[in-house]
Amino acid sequence: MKVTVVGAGNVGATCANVLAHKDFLQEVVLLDIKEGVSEGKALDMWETAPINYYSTKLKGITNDYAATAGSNVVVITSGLPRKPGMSRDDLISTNAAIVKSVTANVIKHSPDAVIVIVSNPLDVMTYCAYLTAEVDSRRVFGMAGILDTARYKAFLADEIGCSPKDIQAVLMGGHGDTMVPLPRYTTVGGIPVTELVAEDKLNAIIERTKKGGGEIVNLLGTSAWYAPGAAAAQMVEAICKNEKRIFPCCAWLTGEYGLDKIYLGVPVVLGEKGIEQIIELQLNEAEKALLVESAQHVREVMSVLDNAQVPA
Ligand SMILES: NC(=O)C1=CN([C@@H]2O[C@H](COP(=O)(O)OP(=O)(O)OC[C@H]3O[C@@H](n4cnc5c(N)ncnc54)[C@H](O)[C@@H]3O)[C@@H](O)[C@H]2O)C=CC1
Ligand SMILES: O=C([O-])CC(=O)C(=O)O
Repeated sequence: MKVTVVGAGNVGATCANVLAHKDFLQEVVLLDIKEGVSEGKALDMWETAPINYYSTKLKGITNDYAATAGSNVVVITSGLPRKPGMSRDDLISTNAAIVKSVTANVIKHSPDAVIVIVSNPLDVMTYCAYLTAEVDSRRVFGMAGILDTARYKAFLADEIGCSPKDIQAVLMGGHGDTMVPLPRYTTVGGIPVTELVAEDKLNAIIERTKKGGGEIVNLLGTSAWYAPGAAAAQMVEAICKNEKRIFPCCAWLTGEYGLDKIYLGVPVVLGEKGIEQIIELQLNEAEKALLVESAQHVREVMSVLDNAQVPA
């Protein structure tokens, strides 16, 4: 199995590094537009193989898509990250042009690849890649929900004083401040979270989760990479190993949850074909209203893309 990661910046390099350490792939190709960056990072990672005992070969490439040919999965992380004071949506015009040209190159050389988008604004960049790739939507989807639920679980683990391993949770909606963490679908070692965390504390954790990306941006001056890179790698693993894992992913909806023709975070079954099933939860009225509000926000950003003349 061969995986390409486009963008050898913070998230892309972390994703490639995590994938290599998992040691289930033959090759990871890391591609960037900046001369030497992917070559240098791939070489540095490869030099950890004898220390950390893995065999996955790493190859760094500057903008030569022929080297990505025949990839089973391609992760697209190329694009600008935000700085303090910016929203993810502010990145749209620059990143849409990048995602569009990268997707066209990727699909030309790996027409059967499953494509995982990471670039922001996530839901709309995934839509942009889907429009460009012109393949089945089950093969083009985005990473956000695993990251957002990981933040939610990490904050809950701190509050409860338990292992994050024991927390299960569902979070839906767009990858932004309107995301919808779902306490009704959150359990800790099988116990409903509401039996362990007081309502005010739970609400504070939900609010912190929604702004979790911004919290890191304010600390670092750029956005997160360890958790995003690990989250994208977890998706790649589920696809390559045909694991049928259930994850929240940014998927193309065609009527599910009453929403049509929109990319939005929903629980899915992930396997070798990409999104093999979209799971429809029986949301209550309050949860549905939050999801619709989130979808409305994503549609507003989608319309910016639809109305823009994004250069190839
Ligand atoms: N979906 C999510 O949950 C998350 C999304 N992100 C997004 O991921 C993207 C990458 O973030 P970072 O890695 O921190 O940024 P970064 O600046 O460290 O890396 C981006 C890389 O993309 C490369 N690049 C730019 N144009 C390219 C092109 N046409 N072809 C190939 N490579 C190109 C740059 O040279 C750079 O190395 C940003 O848009 C960020 O907002 C970041 C974290 C989480
Ligand atoms: O906050 C950002 O800009 C990057 C991102 O999507 C995240 O870390 O959730």
